[in-house]
Parts: sequence; structure tokens; C-alpha cells
Amino acid sequence: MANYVEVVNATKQYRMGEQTIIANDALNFSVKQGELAVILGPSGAGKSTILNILGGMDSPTSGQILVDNVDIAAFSERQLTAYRRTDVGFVFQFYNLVPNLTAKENVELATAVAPDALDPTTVLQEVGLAQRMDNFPSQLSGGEQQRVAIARALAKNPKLLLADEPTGALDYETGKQVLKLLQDVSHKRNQTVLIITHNAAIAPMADRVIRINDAKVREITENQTPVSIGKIEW
Ligand SMILES: Nc1ncnc2c1ncn2[C@@H]1O[C@H](COP(=O)(O)OP(=O)(O)OP(=O)(O)O)[C@@H](O)[C@H]1O
Repeated sequence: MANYVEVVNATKQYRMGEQTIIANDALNFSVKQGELAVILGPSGAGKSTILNILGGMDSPTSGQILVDNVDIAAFSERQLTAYRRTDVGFVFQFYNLVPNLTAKENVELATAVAPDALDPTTVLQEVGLAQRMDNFPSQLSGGEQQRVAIARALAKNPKLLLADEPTGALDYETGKQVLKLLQDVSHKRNQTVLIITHNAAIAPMADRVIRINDAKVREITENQTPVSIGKIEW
């Protein structure tokens, strides 16, 4: 299968006065369509930097970022805005839902601007929230709020689903349920999913594990038989 995401010599430098910080140092990796990839590394390794670049929220200093054969590193601001709106679903650690909108309205907010959007009700049913659509975020548990956030990301029918420490704010069991949902989404819908985490224990659930440390890719492993999240303990 062809590569769907291809990161080629991607470098990101930040200038801080006299100092230059290299957050990503010539990263090379690829992800195939429908794969669940985990980008693993300790704090400060450069994970958020590359995820933000893949999400069109930042651009690399040099290198190519091919998504579905298009180099988004060469995009103008206007093209990046369109890319963020239609091609990327983002899931954050702290959900980032709009508090005075219901679960369904939060999803509708995203689908309203996405041309290939899916039906919000159907997607909310799929993530197990059929009974909670008219609830506000404050009436939902952390795990349920994260499901709304995943539904919001999925309903755009994005090319990429990106998740930044999606279980960081959740307890162990709830975190596992959210990871299972992301694994199901990837395998059942052929949705390409990238998760960044510092939790090495979840690596066996991924089709591909990209280990990053000190701004560089250190190791890439492909799991031919990813483990169901239910079988992983940490
Ligand atoms: N806007 C910025 N300006 C300057 N330096 C930055 C900026 N963003 C990130 N960095 C630096 O780049 C390096 C990589 O940061 P990044 O946030 O990508 O790491 P991370 O692996 O996501 O860490 P964490 O798990 O703690 O979020 C760090 O040294 C960080 O201080």
C-alpha cells in the first residue's frame, strides 16, 4: 500500500533571541492509509511540534510534509486554513469543547464548514453517545467529552485524525476505552490516525510506532498484528 503521509527531512527550528532551538531535526517517517500510528517520546522530544505541522497549524523550517501526495509544507496561509478546516480532525488532551453548546451542536460546528462532512447524529451514535447528544459538556464525564471531541473530529470526514495525548486527562479505564475507540475508528473505517503520547505501554496497539527523542526519529516499528487495547495493561 502506498504511503498516505510522508514526512521528508522535516526540520523545525525556533529562534529565541540569540539561541536556536531545534525541535524537529530532519524527521523521516511515513504512515499508510488506514493505519493507526503512535508517535512516542519523552517530554520535549518534539512530538507536539510535528503533530502541529501535520495539522497545518505550523510549518516546518525545511523539508516536505506530503499528505495524500500534496506537500502541505509549501502551502500558503490561505491553503493551510482550508486544509485545517476540511482535511484534519484534531483531538486534544483537554477536549476543547464549546461549553454552552450541546454535544450535537459541538459536532455540528465542525461539520458546518467541512464540505464532505458526515451526519453528526450518526457519528455520535457510532462513538456510543446516542443518549447524550443533547447534553452540555458539563453534564458529561471526561470520557464522554472526549468521545464528543472524537466525533467532532471524525464528522469532518478528515484525511487525518490527529490526537495529542488523548487520554492524558482521563483515568486508566476511561483512557483505555478512548484508545479502543481510536483503534476501532482506524481499523473499521480505514481512517488514518496519529496519536502522540509519552506512554510506551500503548505502543503494541499501533500498526506503526515512531519513536522520537531529542528532536530525532530513533526507531520505527511496524506491528503486523497489533494488540487489542483490552489486552494491554500499564
Ligand atoms: N513556540 C516555541 N518556541 C520555542 N521553542 C519551542 C516552541 N515550541 C516548542 N519549543 C521547544 O521545542 C522542543 C520540542 O517541543 P515539543 O512541544 O514538540 O515537545 P513534546 O515532545 O511535545 O513535549 P511534551 O510531551 O512535553 O508536550 C522543546 O525543547 C520546546 O521547548
